[in-house]
Amino acid sequence: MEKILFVGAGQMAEAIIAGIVNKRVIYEDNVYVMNRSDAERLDELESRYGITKVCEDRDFIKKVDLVVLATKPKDVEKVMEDIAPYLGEDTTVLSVIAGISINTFEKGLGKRPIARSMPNTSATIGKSASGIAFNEAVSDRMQQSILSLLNAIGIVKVVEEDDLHAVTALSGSGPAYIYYLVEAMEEAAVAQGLDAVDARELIVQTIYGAASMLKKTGEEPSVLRENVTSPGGTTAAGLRSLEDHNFKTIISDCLISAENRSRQLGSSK
Ligand SMILES: NC(=O)C1=CN([C@@H]2O[C@H](COP(=O)(O)OP(=O)(O)OC[C@H]3O[C@@H](n4cnc5c(N)ncnc54)[C@H](O)[C@@H]3O)[C@@H](O)[C@H]2O)C=CC1
Ligand SMILES: O=C(O)[C@@H]1CCC=N1
Repeated sequence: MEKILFVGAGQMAEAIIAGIVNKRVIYEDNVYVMNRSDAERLDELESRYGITKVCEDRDFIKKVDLVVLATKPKDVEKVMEDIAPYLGEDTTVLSVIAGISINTFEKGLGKRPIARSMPNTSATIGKSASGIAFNEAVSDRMQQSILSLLNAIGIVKVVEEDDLHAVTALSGSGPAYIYYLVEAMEEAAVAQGLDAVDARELIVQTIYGAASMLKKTGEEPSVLRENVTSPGGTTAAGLRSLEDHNFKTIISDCLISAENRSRQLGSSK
């Protein structure tokens, strides 16, 4: 793949650009970005990553191999109108937009190679957990190129398109749940008398250590949990409180709500 153009220059576009440029999967000279109106934001990305902004020159879209759509779902109709006349016949489109189906893109952009993915913001540091589905027009070669882009920003799972709603709920939104957990743990620890800075460091290291244990040992989470839990000890007391508050139901409701919202975003288009 030679040239990539990002349409939409927000959080997610920057996370992916940072990941692929820092890992050198593609030279920054071959990465382009455009957005609706915010020239300052394009300048910022240009100077931060050495990529190139594309302002009014829509004809430039014809010259790229891959267009990455990274706008909000509500802007998708307008974006498709804006870019459709300028896409080359074989230009592949990769969406990172939550909820919007491949079928919607085929309707708005014509039958062409389309990939629909769901990365997360940890792409910034090469630690995204992404899902992706392709339509049948994406060549094996282009699939490999796109998978290597997503592998450069973390891990990627190829899934059935319908499962991308569940992936969005799980790993697309997932970082926010973990950050919320950190906020809750920190507030509670400070209320118990710990210094906020110490508490933050202890929490971050605890989450990092637990995630690394899961990854490095390959052990079941239930086994690792039991290893921490002495009979009649502190962990058992803490876990009992989580169970009393229906922790698993809370998590299940959280994922179902997010999945439903992803489906709604798609069906309102
Ligand atoms: N933020 C996240 O954690 C994740 C977001 N996503 C998806 O990524 C997409 C973007 O999200 P964010 O980066 O957070 O949003 P954002 O609001 O930070 O960025 C959206 C960008 O799109 C631009 N834009 C709007 N209309 C446009 C148009 N017609 N032409 C060109 N550019 C246009 C805006 O100027 C802005 O730069 C969303 O669809 C979201 O579902 C996916 C995975 C994770
Ligand atoms: O909240 C959202 O809609 C997007 C999709 C996944 C993460 N952020």
